[in-house]
Amino acid sequence: MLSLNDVFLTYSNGNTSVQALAGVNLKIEKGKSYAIIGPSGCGKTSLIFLMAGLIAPTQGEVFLHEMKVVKPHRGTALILQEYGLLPWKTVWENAALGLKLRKVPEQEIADILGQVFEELELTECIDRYPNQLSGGQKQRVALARALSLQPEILLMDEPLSALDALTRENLQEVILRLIKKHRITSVLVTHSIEEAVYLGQEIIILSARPGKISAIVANTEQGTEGYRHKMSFYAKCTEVRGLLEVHCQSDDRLLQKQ
Ligand SMILES: Nc1ncnc2c1ncn2[C@@H]1O[C@H](COP(=O)(O)OP(=O)(O)OP(=O)(O)O)[C@@H](O)[C@H]1O
Repeated sequence: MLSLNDVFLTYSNGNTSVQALAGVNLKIEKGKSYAIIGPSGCGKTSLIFLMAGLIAPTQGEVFLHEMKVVKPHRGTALILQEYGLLPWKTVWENAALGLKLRKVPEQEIADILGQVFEELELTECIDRYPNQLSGGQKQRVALARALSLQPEILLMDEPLSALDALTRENLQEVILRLIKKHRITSVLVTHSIEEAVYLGQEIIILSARPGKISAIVANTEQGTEGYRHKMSFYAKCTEVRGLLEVHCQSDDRLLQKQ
């Protein structure tokens, strides 16, 4: 459904240029969940921004349902690490932003948000401002805003990396439950091997910059009951770690034992 065909990306600023991606070919299939992992600066955010239609490739093409992606698409929602909440708006107003931009009637917004807030256990926070929320709650609001748009594809760029370990695991469960329930295709960028293995049915490993796909690891047990505590989960983490060590030796963050 979403495909990148021989995509190259170079950023040019005056006299300097940085080649971020070189020859990326990728197919994102409907209903599947993907995790992208690779060394710092290898082009992961660039790749997700290309999928979102926020930037254009220097060479090659991005297609969604066989239509060339040249701008953000209604069926795609993006969640970032920094939550993207407006500090002067309440939780409810922040979550409603996307729907208001689409001129959805007030009653419909209330119905949609009511349900999403219940799913995300945010109902008691609706009148608070972002500075009155924990990091985990802020990311739930960002998730509520994205889900309220009923996206086909949820793109996430390190959404949980600012959170403490337990909040992070808790939100991984929330994301897993919601993408399964709503059958959303998802693409997650992460620096955490465990998170990639927990949330990605396929784990895409990028090489050091300029980023190219080094390997795609099938993770067939992803999403099964209690996966985080199974031996097969640890074995898959070890497999991914081994591939990262081969392809991404320059990155200290990934080589630390997590
Ligand atoms: N607007 C820009 N202008 C110039 N160079 C850029 C720009 N945006 C990103 N880059 C460079 O392109 C490369 C890829 O950046 P990108 O943010 O996609 O990598 P990343 O894998 O997401 O990094 P990290 O893991 O550190 O978040 C990096 O070297 C970065 O410095």
